[in-house]
Order: sequence, then structure tokens, then C-alpha cells
Amino acid sequence: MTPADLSSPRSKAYTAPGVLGRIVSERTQDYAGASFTLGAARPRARHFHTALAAAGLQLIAEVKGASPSQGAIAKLDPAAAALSYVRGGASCLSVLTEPRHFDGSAEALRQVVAALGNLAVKVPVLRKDFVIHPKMLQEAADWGASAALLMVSILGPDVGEYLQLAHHLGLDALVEVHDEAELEVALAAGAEIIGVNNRDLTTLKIDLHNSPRMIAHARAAGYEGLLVAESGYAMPADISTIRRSADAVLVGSSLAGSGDLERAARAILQEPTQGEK
Ligand SMILES: O=C(O)c1ccccc1NCC(=O)[C@H](O)[C@H](O)COP(=O)(O)O
Repeated sequence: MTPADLSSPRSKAYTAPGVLGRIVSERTQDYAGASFTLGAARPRARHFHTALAAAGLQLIAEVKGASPSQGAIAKLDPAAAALSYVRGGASCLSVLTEPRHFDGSAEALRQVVAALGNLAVKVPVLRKDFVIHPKMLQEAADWGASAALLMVSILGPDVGEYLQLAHHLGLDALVEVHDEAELEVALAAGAEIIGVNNRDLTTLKIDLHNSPRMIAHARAAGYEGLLVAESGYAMPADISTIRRSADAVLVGSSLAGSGDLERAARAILQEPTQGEK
């Protein structure tokens, strides 16, 4: 299927179990009347991909005000938070745009893009949401995001169509998986950037062994794209399992709730001393 096949609004309703299922059903209702017209292909700058491909472990720092697992995390000024993260060493930003459970908004993403636009170095922004309709990718591009999250746990094999559409709209895509079966789908779809979530989004349980295990699995399968470890990282010692195998780590709650975002971002990337390991 080509992006052209996504040009008419779809009535497809995605489903998922548990907490994720509730969010998916809410987002499906939010976009039930959304119209989408496929325009001409937009140039792909690949800023998100380029930033993650730089040498060493890259940090994607997340603007996250609340979550189903933590409840309220912090009342953040998105632009100020983004600039603090960049001063702390983040090379990309992730901004939640889901309003009910994560305190996210389109406005937050726009404010972050505007604040980062004044910097000498390009810091790309990921739209973090639960994409269930093509319109959501068009919005991400229109709001100035460089990339969007696509979750195999929601889209299943349709992730391939959404990936093509993201590229058509000039976006990179972070294709998220949690287990081997989802990894197979992401690989078959041709994902250039795969994120492995340590959080089981059905139960919200975190297993920090999941990312290193899945990253090893992807490499053993011959995958040469970029790999991102996601969720549950709170201290430098947590990162040690993926420091040399992942291209990037995505961190939200522990940074957002730290009270000093710049310092927390700088600290999480530091190699732990012998005693801290
Ligand atoms: O964070 C949650 O509780 C959550 C619940 C249901 C669906 C998605 C959820 N989080 C999305 C994410 O993957 C995280 O925001 C991201 O990876 C950062 O995780 P963390 O550093 O643990 O905040």
C-alpha cells in the first residue's frame, strides 16, 4: 500500500488491551471526524535521524507533565523545559501531545519548536502521541515536528503505511516495539529508527532488561538502523545496560519530575563511577 491509499479518512478503529486500549479508544473518538488530504510530498530533512546517528549515546528528553503510571509529574513550561534539557545535553526533544493522561497539547509542541528554533544547533522534536489517524502525522509536520511516534502495539502491520506517510510528509518516524513479535513487524515495515519500550503499556510494568535484550535481537537479525531504549531510566546506573548498544535513550518522568531539568539531563548521561555501578 502507498501513501496515496491513506488519502481518504479511514474509519478503521484500532484496539489494544489495558490502559493503552483506553487511550487508543479516546484518541479514535477525538479524530473520528478528522479530514485528511494527501498533498504533495514534502522534503525530508531527516534532522531526527541525523541527531540520533551522531557518535555516542544520544539523549531524547521528554516534556511530560503527567502519565497513567505516575499521575501528575510536574507543571512544566514546555519552552523553558526544552531549553533546560538542551543545556543539559539532550540532542532531541520528545513532546507529549495527548491531553487527558499526559497533560500534553499541540500548543506545548509548538512552543518547544519555537523556542528551539532560535538556537544555533538544530534540535529536532518528536511528536509523542498515540497515532491512530493520518491526520495526526499531518499535524505533526504542520506544527514543526521533525518526527512522530508510531506504535506497533496499536497499528500492527499498518505501521508500514504510516511509516511511508510520515516520510511523504517529510517526517522521520520512531517505530516503537515491546517484544519480539512487534520487532518482526517493525523490521518488515522497513523502520529506520526502532524504539524498544521497557514499559509494558498494558500493565505499565517496567523491565529494564527488555531494551538490551531486544536490541541484541534486532542486531542479531541483521538490523542496521538506529535503536532507541525507552522508559524507566532514573539514574546513570540504569543506562549502563544499553550505553554501548543503543544509539539513544528516551527519558521522561525522572527528568521532568526532578525539579532541575538541566542538571538531571546532564546527570543521566554520565558514566557511573565504579562504586555506583
Ligand atoms: O508513561 C506511562 O505511564 C505510559 C502509559 C501508557 C502508555 C504510554 C506511557 N508512556 C509513554 C512512554 O513510552 C514514555 O513517555 C517514554 O518512553 C518515557 O518514559 P519514562 O522515562 O519512564 O517516563
